Amino acid sequence: MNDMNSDAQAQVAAYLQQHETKSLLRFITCGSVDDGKSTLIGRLLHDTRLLLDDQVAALEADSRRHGTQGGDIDFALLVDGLAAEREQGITIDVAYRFFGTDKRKFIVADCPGHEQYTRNMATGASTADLAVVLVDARKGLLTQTRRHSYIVSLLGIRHVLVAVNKMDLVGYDRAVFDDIVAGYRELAATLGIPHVTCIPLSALKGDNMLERSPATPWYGGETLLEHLENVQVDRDTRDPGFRMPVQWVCRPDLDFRGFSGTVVAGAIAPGAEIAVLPSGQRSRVARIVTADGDLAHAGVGQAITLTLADEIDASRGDVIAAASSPPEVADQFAAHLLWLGEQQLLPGRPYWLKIGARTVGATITEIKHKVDVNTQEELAAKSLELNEVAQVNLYLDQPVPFEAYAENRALGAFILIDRQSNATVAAGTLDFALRRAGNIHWQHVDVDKAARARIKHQQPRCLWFTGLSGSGKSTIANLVEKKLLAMGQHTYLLDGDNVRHGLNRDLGFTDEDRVENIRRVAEVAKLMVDAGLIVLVSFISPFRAERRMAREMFADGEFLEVFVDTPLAVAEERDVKGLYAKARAGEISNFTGIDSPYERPEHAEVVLDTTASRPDELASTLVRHLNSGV
Ligand SMILES: Nc1ncnc2c1ncn2[C@@H]1O[C@H](COP(=O)(O)OS(=O)(=O)O)[C@@H](OP(=O)(O)O)[C@H]1O
Ligand SMILES: Nc1ncnc2c1ncn2[C@@H]1O[C@H](COP(=O)(O)OP(=O)(O)O)[C@@H](O)[C@H]1O
Repeated sequence: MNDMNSDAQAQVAAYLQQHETKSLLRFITCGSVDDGKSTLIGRLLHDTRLLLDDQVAALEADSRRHGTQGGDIDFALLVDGLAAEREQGITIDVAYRFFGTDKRKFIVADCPGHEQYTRNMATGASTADLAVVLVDARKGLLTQTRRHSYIVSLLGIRHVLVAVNKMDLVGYDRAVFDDIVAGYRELAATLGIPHVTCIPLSALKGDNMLERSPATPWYGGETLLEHLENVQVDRDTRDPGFRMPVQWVCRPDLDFRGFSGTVVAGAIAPGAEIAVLPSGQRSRVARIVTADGDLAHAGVGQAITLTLADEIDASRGDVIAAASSPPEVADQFAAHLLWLGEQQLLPGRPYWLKIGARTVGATITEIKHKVDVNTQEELAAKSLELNEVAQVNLYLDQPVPFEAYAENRALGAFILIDRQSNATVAAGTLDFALRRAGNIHWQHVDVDKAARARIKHQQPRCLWFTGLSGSGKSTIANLVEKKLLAMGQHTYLLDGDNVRHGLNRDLGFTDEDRVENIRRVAEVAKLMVDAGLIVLVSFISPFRAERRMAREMFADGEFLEVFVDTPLAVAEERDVKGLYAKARAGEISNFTGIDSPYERPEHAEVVLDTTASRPDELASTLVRHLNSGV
């Protein structure tokens, strides 16, 4: 969620510098496609007269060409920048805009209202102090209003301004406004949003935007701009102490080693005692270096380079923190997730997790429940679909310094990234560490894999057979094991059908169960390889992600993916167990190749074409491959 691109970051920095002395309000706008959000921002920008003259001229020309407001200026065009978006009539990305008045400066993240663009909203919301939630007076509170408000509360925004827009279209009817206010206050109470202000307005006509409107004499509150200028946001009340995630280690020559990053909490001065996490090494700050010379102190939002009194190892992603109050370090968490992937979330599947400047491997170990964003009801779930929100348990492959999101957004927000496509598939917030991690330690054992392998006179391996049902995995694996046994080798064959009778008898054939099936058998295979055996695993293992997970559990060269390549038509023709016929007849569902996918391997070490050679020949090919020491 801290994913502002560097262009945007540079713009923000330049803007902040310009208006350094004024207080800053960061806010987001959320609303449905037609609520008039773009018009509202456009008018704010225009009426605060900070638009450049040539921008106004261009806008007037554009309004005549594309506008929907007759000859008048179409303020939405100011915001809906791109032609493609105009054609769709929706804004599709977060746009950061800057404006100011005599009293305050503002950064507004304009978040699109379309269903599938919740991700952008989460991006904008993660740095905002206040959310402007637009409600169309004619429509009242919509599913979208509830969803956005839920995300607003999830991301820790404590101030909501409910802009009840298009009051002109309901005759400035006070009863309509009061109804919406009552409904929203109820919603805010269930979500725990403490500060709610509701304003009746017409962004198009300008009512209650900058000046009190004569059309709403019954409304005695602030105008939109007054509220934005005056609201006191209660951010930064808790100071957890100094924190700076290391963005990069600056080492121009042997004499200088600096750690660069942006201060996300607290303040720092030369001489201050710091700890580097996760290692926990301590030192003192020697200098605070910037492009404009050394500083005597630095605070939140400043980009600095620290040099330390001692030679200490810190790398990108580490956190430098006040030694007296360092953040916790953990590898298991309770967290909230907003799922943004087109493909569903599957517990047990490995993802990348990016927190601050650090990227580590992560799996969701359990979905505690998902949340119906309309009712806040907690529902049981085995997987998550696009835009669903859930409370989950999370396991990382290495400990990271963190803080609960509620305490410190910078060290408590993360994103999940798909390992194959590198797409962002979730935005999340850390709630707390699960203590288990600290209490379970690796037990040291003296007899190791090498020793066990030595007395068996063999190199332990995992031969991972993958392919459709009926492709020939079991037949070939069985022959290979016999050949190895005859050569005096110590083996074990783990076959899907057999393991599913015991260890995995609780699992079926849904995607999530198959992920868990493969995770468990990969763990068992790993133990057996550790015991010094040559393990043959014969499972359909239809997904690339889990085969890759299995591969990554083994040392280099230990894992061999063996693709038993048989076209679906051939496997179906064989139909050894009569299962294809049943699947075609609709008696079995989720059958691989029929109504459940099989993702062909792309980098298998060995490919066995069962339409070209007999089982025995294929088994010999594989044994030869093994013995060739590849
Ligand atoms: N719906 C469905 N889809 C696929 N396979 C099914 C299904 N239902 C039962 N079977 C039988 O289960 C065997 C596959 O189990 P696996 O553990 O290898 O499957 S998976 O790796 O979890 O996908 C598979 O065995 P093989 O034919 O040896 O592959 C089938 O006999
Ligand atoms: N070249 C071949 N390699 C492997 N199996 C073959 C081949 N040609 C025919 N078959 C037949 O295909 C069937 C494969 O079944 P099986 O080994 O149980 O597959 P899987 O374990 O992949 O489900 C067996 O009946 C086997 O005799």
